[in-house]
Amino acid sequence: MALTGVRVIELAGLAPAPFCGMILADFGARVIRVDRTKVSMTVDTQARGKQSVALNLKSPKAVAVLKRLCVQSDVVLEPYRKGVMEKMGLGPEDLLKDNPRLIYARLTGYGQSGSYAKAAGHDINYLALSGLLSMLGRSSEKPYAPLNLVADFAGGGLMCAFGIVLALLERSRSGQGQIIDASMVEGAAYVGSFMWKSRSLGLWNRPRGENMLDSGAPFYDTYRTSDGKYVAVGAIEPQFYEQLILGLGLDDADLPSQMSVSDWPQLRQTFTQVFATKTQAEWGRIFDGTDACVTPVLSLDEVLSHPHNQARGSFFKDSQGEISPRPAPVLSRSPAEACRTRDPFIGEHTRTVLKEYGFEQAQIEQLLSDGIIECNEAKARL
Ligand SMILES: C[C@H](CCC[C@H](C)C(=O)SCCNC(=O)CCNC(=O)[C@H](O)C(C)(C)COP(=O)(O)OP(=O)(O)OC[C@H]1O[C@@H](n2cnc3c(N)ncnc32)[C@H](O)[C@@H]1OP(=O)(O)O)[C@H]1CC[C@H]2[C@@H]3[C@H](O)C[C@@H]4C[C@H](O)CC[C@]4(C)[C@H]3C[C@H](O)[C@]12C
Repeated sequence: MALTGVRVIELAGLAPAPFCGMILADFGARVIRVDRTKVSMTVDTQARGKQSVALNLKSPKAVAVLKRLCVQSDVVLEPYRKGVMEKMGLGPEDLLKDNPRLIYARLTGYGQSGSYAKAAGHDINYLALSGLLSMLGRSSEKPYAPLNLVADFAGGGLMCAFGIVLALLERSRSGQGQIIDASMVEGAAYVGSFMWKSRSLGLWNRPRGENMLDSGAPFYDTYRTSDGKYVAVGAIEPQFYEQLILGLGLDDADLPSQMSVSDWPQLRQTFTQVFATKTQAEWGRIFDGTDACVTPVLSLDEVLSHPHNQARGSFFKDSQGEISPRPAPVLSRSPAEACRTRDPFIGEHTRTVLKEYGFEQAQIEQLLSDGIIECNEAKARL
């Protein structure tokens, strides 16, 4: 796989960093997650393919252990607010001194500088500061965050993984590591560059929820079907819109013009009434195979059995019977291979990893008895 041989130390975080680590593991990297000790359960639900080492980093001896792991690794990924790693003696200066080839990825909400750098926050806060949240929401409703997708994952974990791969590529020429300052505010905004760069097209010059792509246009929206499900309509171009009208059994001559914005509410009402007359499956039989840009709104469970997704293997069930999207994108010669066995227990691989990284048995036992590390391989055998 593309990242085979790359060794990553992921410090356990909440959601963005675990997603970044999962991406790297899916594409072949060896990802060792450093967990806290005395923690009963992990919140990392994106842990497939990772190993877990449990270290009490409040102890200088554990900091020394982590430093040794980082000397022999390519990437360290830290999910804490600004200054936390430095406080533990694990800042970039500490680690890059011992390993100048190390790629030090810092995934935060607000970045390593600025007045918010040390503030707590979550996806919605970063999305708000990015400017994008102000554009999300239906007309006359308050802005809403689309799950924690945009800042945590698109602008956070994924953007950080992108930065790590860029730094790995650059290191192949320079031989040097570097620091990645991945701010979720900036990552989210960068993902949303189109919103700024398309303003000249007049795409966003109306209030929130009244523009073509923000639920204002009736031909770019969702509609409830007679069985209580929904379909998504994205018939933007006139030639596709024409097929939508045909499929709905309407006559274009009886309708206002597609781009007559003042008539959009009336057009939406007409579409709402017509879509409510048939089930989602019935509309699928009418629109599948056409360019009307109409698709079923599938649930997280329904995606697995949809013929298109099935034909591509876009989703899979792991050994625990859990559905997951397959890694994207698909590389023709070195595709990702998502691990399908269970996630690691906290500390399951502490002993194995420390042995591999050169710690003697006696050292490991001493660290264990001093409470510096936790070894839970036994749990894995239960
Ligand atoms: C995980 C579910 C989904 C969450 C998504 C949510 C919407 C997000 O946006 S996540 C993104 C959060 N932001 C960032 O990641 C940006 C960068 N990080 C930060 O800004 C901060 O880390 C922080 C604000 C996220 C958290 O701040 P905090 O003060 O807690 O920590 P830091 O300042 O960063 O310092 C870290 C400290 O930890 C020490 N440390 C680190 N490693 C070790 C170690 N190995 N050993 C010892 N010590 C270690 C380090 O030294 C620092 O210590 P100091 O502070 O002393 O310096 C979640 C959605 C719902 C959640 C569940 C719900 O809330 C109920 C339960 C609540 C319960 O309290 C926890 C379990 C829950 C089940 C909870 C679980 C999950 O959080 C959820 C499922």
